[in-house]
Amino acid sequence: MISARELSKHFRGPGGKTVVAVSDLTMDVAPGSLTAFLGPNGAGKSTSLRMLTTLLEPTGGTATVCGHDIAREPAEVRARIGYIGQKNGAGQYQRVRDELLSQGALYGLGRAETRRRADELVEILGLTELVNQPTMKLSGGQRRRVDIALGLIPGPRLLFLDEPSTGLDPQSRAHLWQHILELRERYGMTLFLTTHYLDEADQFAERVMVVDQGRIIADDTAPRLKTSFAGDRITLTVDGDPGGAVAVVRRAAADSAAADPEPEVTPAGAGTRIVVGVNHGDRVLPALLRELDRVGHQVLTAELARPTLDDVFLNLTGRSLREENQTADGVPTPETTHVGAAR
Ligand SMILES: Nc1ncnc2c1ncn2[C@@H]1O[C@H](COP(=O)(O)OP(=O)(O)OP(=O)(O)O)[C@@H](O)[C@H]1O
Repeated sequence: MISARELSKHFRGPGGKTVVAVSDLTMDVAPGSLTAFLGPNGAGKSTSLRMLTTLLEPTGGTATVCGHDIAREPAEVRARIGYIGQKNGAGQYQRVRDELLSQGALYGLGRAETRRRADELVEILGLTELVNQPTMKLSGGQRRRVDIALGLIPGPRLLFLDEPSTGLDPQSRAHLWQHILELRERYGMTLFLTTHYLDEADQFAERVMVVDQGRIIADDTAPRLKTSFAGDRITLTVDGDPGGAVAVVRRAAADSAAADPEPEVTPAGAGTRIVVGVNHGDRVLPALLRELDRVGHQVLTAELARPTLDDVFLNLTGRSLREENQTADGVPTPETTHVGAAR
């Protein structure tokens, strides 16, 4: 559906300096998939999307989208895709329904076909009560849904969404996602979206491409990224002399092929806290507790933390994506609440 080879984009920045917004973007995206482009502000996500949607000419490299070359056949590409940018596309004064009908006319759809499609989208996107409202009177979440309906009027096979839920409150975000997933189910569309919300990428995308400073630095399913780039973490507090317990923990971590099996040992109240990174913590922890019990160490508390996509980003870049977003937006990203969730 998308095939990009060494796509790059350079801009002239302040003082004539070259800004490398995207560097050597190479990827293949399968039909029907939901891919998230995850990265901090300024990572190059929007620029990549704007090149793939033919809105921006690449500095180098090639790409085909829906089987057509973005540079040589932009009209063919545009006829097959939908693109929902960061800024609201919906006008201010038109009513929602008129806006949708104008969009159909713009794409050359017949009146009957446009009406059928508008009615269907209004229903799926929960806009029925709002069709006679001018878009300027809608909330942020409602406007975003109108934007999505506008993007879907021509019936694209591939939909690009640039940060669909940025700026929405958690409830509106959840609502929007419910609609996006329903649309996908109904039309079997391929979805390619950018986000800097870790939880969205983790929960909804089948494939997560982590982008930083214009490059893809990791590309896999969220569970595999977490296993490959950030292990589980076990925290125990033990009573009495911790020497023997630390040795048992070190051995268990080494047996799990942990990248760093050396435990961190710190005093914790009357006991000692032992923290270690392991692989397959769900299996290691019970065996570890049994072994500590067998050799006579009293464990006061035990905790297993599964990694988040933020841990992945931290391990890959040495920086926290959550903190980066907080600095850039002034708004903290929501907590990652779906860590290790089964899919
Ligand atoms: N028209 C432009 N002229 C100069 N520099 C630009 C232009 N557009 C983007 N950039 C720069 O390119 C880099 C990538 O920007 P881009 O908007 O693609 O990032 P992003 O990952 O989408 O960020 P955000 O999450 O904030 O939307 C940034 O350093 C940005 O300042």
